[in-house]
Amino acid sequence: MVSARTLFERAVKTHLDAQGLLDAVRDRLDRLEAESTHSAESAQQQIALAARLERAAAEAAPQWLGAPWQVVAQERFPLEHSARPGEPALIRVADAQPLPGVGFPVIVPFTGIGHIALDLDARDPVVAGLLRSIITRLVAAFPAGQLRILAVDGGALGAPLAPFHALVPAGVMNEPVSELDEFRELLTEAEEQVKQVQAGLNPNPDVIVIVTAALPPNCTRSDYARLAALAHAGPAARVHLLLAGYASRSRSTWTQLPPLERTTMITTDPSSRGHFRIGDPPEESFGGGLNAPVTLDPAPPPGLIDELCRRVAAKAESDGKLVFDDLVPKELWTQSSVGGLTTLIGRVGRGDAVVSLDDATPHWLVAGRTGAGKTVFLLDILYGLAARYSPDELALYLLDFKEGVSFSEFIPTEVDPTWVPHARTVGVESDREYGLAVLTELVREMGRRAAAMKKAGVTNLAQLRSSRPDVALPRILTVIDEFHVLLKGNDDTAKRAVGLLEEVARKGRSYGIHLIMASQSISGIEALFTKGSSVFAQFAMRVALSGGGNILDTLNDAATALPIGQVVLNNQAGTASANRRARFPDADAPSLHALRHRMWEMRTPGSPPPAVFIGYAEYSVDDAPPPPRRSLGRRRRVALVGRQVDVGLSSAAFPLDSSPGRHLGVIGTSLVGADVLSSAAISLARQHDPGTATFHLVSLIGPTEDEVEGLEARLQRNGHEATVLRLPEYRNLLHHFADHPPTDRDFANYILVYGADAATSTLKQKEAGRSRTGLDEFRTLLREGPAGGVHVFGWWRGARRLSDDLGIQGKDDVAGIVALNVKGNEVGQLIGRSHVQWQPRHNRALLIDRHEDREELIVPFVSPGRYSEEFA
Ligand SMILES: Nc1ncnc2c1ncn2[C@@H]1O[C@H](COP(=O)(O)OP(=O)(O)OP(=O)(O)O)[C@@H](O)[C@H]1O
Repeated sequence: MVSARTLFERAVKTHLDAQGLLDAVRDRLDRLEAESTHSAESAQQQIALAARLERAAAEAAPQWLGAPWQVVAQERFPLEHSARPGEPALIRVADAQPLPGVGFPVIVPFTGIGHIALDLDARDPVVAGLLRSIITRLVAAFPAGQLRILAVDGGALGAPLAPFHALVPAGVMNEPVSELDEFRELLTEAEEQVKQVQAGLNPNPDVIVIVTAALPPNCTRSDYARLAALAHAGPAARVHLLLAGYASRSRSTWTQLPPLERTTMITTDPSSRGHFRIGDPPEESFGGGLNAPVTLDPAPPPGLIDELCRRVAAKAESDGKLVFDDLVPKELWTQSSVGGLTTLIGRVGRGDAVVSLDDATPHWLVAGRTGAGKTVFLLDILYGLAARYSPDELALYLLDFKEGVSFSEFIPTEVDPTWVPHARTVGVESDREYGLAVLTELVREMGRRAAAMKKAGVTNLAQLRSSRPDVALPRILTVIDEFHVLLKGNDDTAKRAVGLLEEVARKGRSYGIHLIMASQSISGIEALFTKGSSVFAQFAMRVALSGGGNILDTLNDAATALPIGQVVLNNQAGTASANRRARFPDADAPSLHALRHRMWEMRTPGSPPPAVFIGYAEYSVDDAPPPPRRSLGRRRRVALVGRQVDVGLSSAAFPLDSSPGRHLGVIGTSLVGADVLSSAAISLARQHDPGTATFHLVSLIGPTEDEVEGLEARLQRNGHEATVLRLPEYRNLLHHFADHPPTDRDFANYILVYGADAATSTLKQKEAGRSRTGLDEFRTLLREGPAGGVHVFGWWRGARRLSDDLGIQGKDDVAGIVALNVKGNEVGQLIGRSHVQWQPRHNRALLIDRHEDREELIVPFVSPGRYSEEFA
């Protein structure tokens, strides 16, 4: 390949040749005039000189770069052939015709070397023609996708650049901007490339050419200074200027424009109308430019521009197309996460867009308006990481607060039982409390890792990993999508969330725990900023999709109008100079499916699927995981009533022991109350050998009769004693226990009362021959029963009804409460507390254990189809 230096020298020599030949032509002309003869010999010499100049120009500016348009039209030169990014190129700009019949092309150094500027703007049709000519030559000469034209038309009303419109959708050229602030944005974009290259961050950038048909009116001294700075530093970063209208405006308060370095100036020739003068090329002086007036190169024929633009646009689009598989390494799970996590997200220019979660950028903020491609971006990142790191190196906690399917690609479903083996916990349409649970779990894990480091006498994760090669210590990446839901409002949940986030964000990096928080909502980002500005500051890495500019600096508007599939990556908390504009591919379903299956096949046999929390899912006691160990004890049985909203969704349990009041009251009109009682019974039955418990199933209301009878049959099938009782038998049962208080704790009596409030008026009545009412006996049983193995599970359809049944003296005698559709203040009155955080919601309940001073949000167990029945 010809070196840049050689080419440049050759170009300069061509110029010098031209100058020399011009002088020779002049000499010859003088002599011919003196001799007053026009010999055939002199005509031939002139033709020979012109031919030599043509040849020299054709070598220095070959094919598209330098051939006259009629030759281009005939020859059909190949595209993308004559220029390479980073290599110097000369380009034809004019024809000099010092004598009639003696002309030569004027070529000047441009890309790879310097710039071109004209004093007239493109309102002059001759200048417009030259701009079109130069743009056409560039677009045809450079490989597709490696040249970008930043077009400005601050006064020529769009016409000069209009023929190139087909290049806009392909990303080769922007829609020409006309306003001053838009022009400044383009300058910023070019300046960013210069900074990136200078910082060594982009060794192989695209060629950028800023083309102005006219500068916007009211450009200030500082705008011109920016152009001058680009003229100085641009070429080394492949940034070039093609400026029409670079002349001082007479009415301006300042007249002297800053000189543009490395620029060939083309100015109007005051002495010859319609002609121009070509100044000295960069870094060479011929003593005031080319010593001949020139005619500017005309625009190519319109058909040629159209066809070229169509072909180039199609090529740029197909070459630039990224697919998901481009992000996936050939071999999976080969990387170590000791130093951090790194993956490929797409392309910056033609280079790879590589992103990391490491000490420098441990946490990320991602923002973009809805539909901007945030879900796809997160899938690209997560699958890209999962493909590089094994589950021993990377664990994923995924949390999504919105209605949608963002993370369903990670969990087993009915149609596809595979999962991504890195996923430990996945929350879909999560509750805010589930968010707190995940953050709490992260804080606990940090505590465990801190303790392990202390024990091993090491100070960082890498050392801990090498001191304990037997233990997997993966980096944990937690992704919280639509995090603003977690922070909304000013309640306890929001406050706790900010506190936990602060802790994880501050300390996570030391323990290999990373956060990616994503939001589409400006108010969410603002909430984070105002409620936890110190949290915000921990997120050095900002990823802005279209409309997500609010996570960048206020003056950084790079994300205002990004197309789908592009992001601004900024690893310096949004400072404009750190913007990297990257393209990322769509995460198409077949590719995700194929990769998930590959990874699933590679998982350690027997490794568990992720703990999945699906906000809208119904859970049944039949699939209940074991209760948390803390609730079990020697001789303590537990009634399971639902799932806790925690990581792993453990069973929500109410432990039974001999203390007075170990009973459970379910309150609310919802029929879920019946299901909670049945679930308690079924779970207790599992903990008893046949013959060690009796289930008294008191059925007092119509709608749940069938369910109670079904439960009776089921318990009996499992070998337990179970009987359905109606009101009179229930009253007799109370008499029985009043007369024969049970004393054998090893034999349990469970009394389940469906619609307990329906018995109140009957139980209140005095009966002949009995000194106490049924209600009195009931109250005594609540107090004394647990010591003899009797526990009551009642479903009251209102909080007041339960408190009436308990009476003032016995108000504490039901220690467990499951609140369904009752208001928080009613629950508060029942348990004697002014402040209970409870808003009734679908598919949720509040479990209170007054003895253990515990309140937890649960998903109550229901019988299948319960909710569709309720809404029918
Ligand atoms: N890089 C890309 N290339 C092509 N299409 C894309 C790309 N990224 C996203 N899309 C398409 O854009 C649409 C919106 O993407 P996505 O669902 O990721 O948006 P979102 O920001 O998560 O939206 P929402 O918040 O409303 O769910 C989808 O149809 C997706 O296929």
